Amino acid sequence: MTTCGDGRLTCDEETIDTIRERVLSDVSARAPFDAVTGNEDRVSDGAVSGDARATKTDREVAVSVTSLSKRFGDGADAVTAVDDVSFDAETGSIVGLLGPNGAGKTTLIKSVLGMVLPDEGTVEIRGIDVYDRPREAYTHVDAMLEGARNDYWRLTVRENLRYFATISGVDPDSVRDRHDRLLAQLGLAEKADVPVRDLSRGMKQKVSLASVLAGGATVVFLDEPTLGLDIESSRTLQRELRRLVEEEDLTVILSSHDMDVVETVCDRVLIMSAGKIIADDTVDSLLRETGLHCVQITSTDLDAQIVSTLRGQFDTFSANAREAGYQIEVTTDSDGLYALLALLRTSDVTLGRVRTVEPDLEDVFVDLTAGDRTPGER
Ligand SMILES: Nc1ncnc2c1ncn2[C@@H]1O[C@H](COP(=O)(O)OP(=O)(O)OP(=O)(O)O)[C@@H](O)[C@H]1O
Repeated sequence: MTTCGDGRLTCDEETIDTIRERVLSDVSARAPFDAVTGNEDRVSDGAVSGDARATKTDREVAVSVTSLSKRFGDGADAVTAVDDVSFDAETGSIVGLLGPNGAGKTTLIKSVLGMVLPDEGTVEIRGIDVYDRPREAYTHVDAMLEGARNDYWRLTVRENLRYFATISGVDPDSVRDRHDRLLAQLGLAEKADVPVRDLSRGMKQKVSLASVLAGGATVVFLDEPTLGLDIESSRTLQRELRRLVEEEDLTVILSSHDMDVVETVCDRVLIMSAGKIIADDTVDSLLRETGLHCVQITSTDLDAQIVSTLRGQFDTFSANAREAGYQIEVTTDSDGLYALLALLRTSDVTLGRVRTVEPDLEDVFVDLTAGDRTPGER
């Protein structure tokens, strides 16, 4: 068995049967895991008790990151991937992490998970410093990185859940109820005894999510959880993730390039740019306070040259050719709106149909991160 890039255990085909035997039949093999974690929060019926479950009214902080910085390399080649980042994630919430390529999201998540050692800063999970007391802090944590998890395709869905419960230090028999509940919540109950290799992509993704939750983690990091899913499967997973957070009082940090996913499921959004957090607010507030206007203008006077000029001036711009002219959509602030109208007027464009459209998270994101360069390019 070896450790793969995301820190998870993986194994070759020959060891599958050994795992199956060990996980499914040898009860004594499970005892050392409990002894290792010494996890007193877990109770025998599979629920998590005591301080591991906070009621919604408590709203305790599940993850607290303070002044975290991580620099790669030295001298002129140095890259500050995470630059003095602080944020809190409350219990029972989904916090979205957005940012352009190279913004520092992965480095931030890996630093919080202890997979990358930061240069400065502290991380606490449920009040426990992860660098001082890692084993205790990470008892509550699990992660799905890069849109997938190393589920074992020759094992059935339920066998995978039992396996991942075991390696996270939980007696799989003690969490059987939780596994039943997860399978039902994710629409996998009928597939419980089917080998994962025989499932569709969407189902496999759900098994990945169920595996992350199989051991009773209450703080979960999901990186691109809907990667590669069709729209329907993605929506189902989003709906079920939301339901799980509410029913199980989970805390989820979700990183994704899919704005619709973040807008739909997240209570709060952190936007990173060049290693820093440049926005930390609810989706509603970000949309309300953006100061952006999104206008759709259709005119037979719009031609390719004007469209090209506009495209060069506005970061959030789209154009669709019509039988005659174009329909353009521009998202901009008040000054940009005046500039747009002035340009159309000087170009002798008669406004045909004008509609205002609510800006969405993608518009806000592009507006806030416009001109962002990776830290290495600064
Ligand atoms: N191990 C490393 N060594 C050197 N530089 C690194 C390393 N890991 C990340 N970086 C650099 O740190 C910066 C942030 O990278 P990171 O992968 O954290 O960004 P990201 O927001 O996750 O990007 P993406 O959306 O493309 O996955 C980038 O400039 C990247 O090249």
